Amino acid sequence: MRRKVFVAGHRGLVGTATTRALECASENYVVLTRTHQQLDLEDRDATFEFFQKEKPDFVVVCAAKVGGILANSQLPVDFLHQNLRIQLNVFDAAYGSGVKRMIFLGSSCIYPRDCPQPIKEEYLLTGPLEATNRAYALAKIAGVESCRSFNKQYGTQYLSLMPTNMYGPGDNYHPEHSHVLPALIRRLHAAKVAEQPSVEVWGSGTPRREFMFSLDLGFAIRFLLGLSDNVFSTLTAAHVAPLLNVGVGEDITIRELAEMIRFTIGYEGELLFDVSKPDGTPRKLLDVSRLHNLGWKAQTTLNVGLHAAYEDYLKTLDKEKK
Ligand SMILES: NC(=O)C1=CN([C@@H]2O[C@H](COP(=O)(O)OP(=O)(O)OC[C@H]3O[C@@H](n4cnc5c(N)ncnc54)[C@H](OP(=O)(O)O)[C@@H]3O)[C@@H](O)[C@H]2O)C=CC1
Ligand SMILES: C[C@H]1O[C@H](OP(=O)(O)OP(=O)(O)OC[C@H]2O[C@@H](n3cnc4c(=O)[nH]c(N)nc43)[C@H](O)[C@@H]2O)[C@@H](O)[C@@H](O)C1=O
Repeated sequence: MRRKVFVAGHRGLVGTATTRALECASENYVVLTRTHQQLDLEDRDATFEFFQKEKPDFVVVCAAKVGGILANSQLPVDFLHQNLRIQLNVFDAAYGSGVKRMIFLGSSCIYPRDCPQPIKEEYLLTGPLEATNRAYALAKIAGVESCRSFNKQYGTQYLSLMPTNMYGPGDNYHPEHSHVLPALIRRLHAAKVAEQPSVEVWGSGTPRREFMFSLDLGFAIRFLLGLSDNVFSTLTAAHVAPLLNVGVGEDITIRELAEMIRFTIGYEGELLFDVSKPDGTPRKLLDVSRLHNLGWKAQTTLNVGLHAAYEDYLKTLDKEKK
């Protein structure tokens, strides 16, 4: 039987990848989508009406207010309230329309700031949060708690994935509000074209991050949705924390990332580190052994993924010119 899967936020980075992965298995899944304009998930009545009419079997919640370190520090109300509203509406409407299996996107940045490394799922809520994304983290932690509570009270199969920093086709290349990888692709490309002698990189360059290609996350989501009830329910049973880390298992410094991007783009100028900008969490490397034990591993190396991401950026520029 083909399952009807609502991918909320299908035009974003993770939603694009999830939709592509599910569409590669069209014998098993029919993908249901709505743009933000067609369905504002902050609108409770519209969200309920949509779920009652469409009655999806599965839901993947990729719709969220998302941004890099600066956007998170400058717009905490937006990150807290928009995400809480989307989550409350989607969880209630999904449960109300009989959705049994849901994948909610959490994030590695919602673990305590100074966690032991690599970060295991059980470290959630064991220490203070990183100040730059505290509001966003609290909204996401509420989403994780919604999964746990629905599973406990109603026997649903709602699972929170905890992905590491993502990048890939359809990324947000905003000069200030994006994440580091698309921001540096944009800035280094512009510097190459303008033959600038140097480029600014925020912070000290010493924080470590783990980067995963978005299509790998899309395939991880497809893998998880394809698990049997027996296996999936071990991840969402009433007595377990419904969390699963998704990452590549290796991290690099921001300086190393900037050097790799410089090489990918072919920019020969200097990198200047602006320490007046925040570093954020010093390190957030995920322990991905639970996911590996289920039988899934990321496939794309950072080097290969960076070339694909740069190609995507060049296509985005071409589209902007037309
Ligand atoms: N990017 C990353 O590095 C990571 C992301 N995640 C998580 O993955 C999920 C997806 O992130 P990502 O793909 O990067 O985010 P994007 O910003 O790329 O995409 C978010 C999508 O959600 C849509 N959206 C936002 N608000 C609403 C709304 N009220 N109603 C309907 N649609 C809405 C956006 O539409 P529009 O653009 O039209 O507003 C957009 O299509 C998030 O939960 C995020 O926390 C987790 C770890 C890392
Ligand atoms: C995915 C995750 O993303 C955010 O957390 P973050 O990992 O700190 O994300 P970031 O990609 O913005 O920065 C990573 C590092 O890189 C440095 N850095 C250098 N130069 C640029 C730069 O030009 N832009 C940005 N954004 N960062 C830069 C920057 O100073 C920092 O040290 C959270 O909001 C959180 O909510 C979340 O979900």
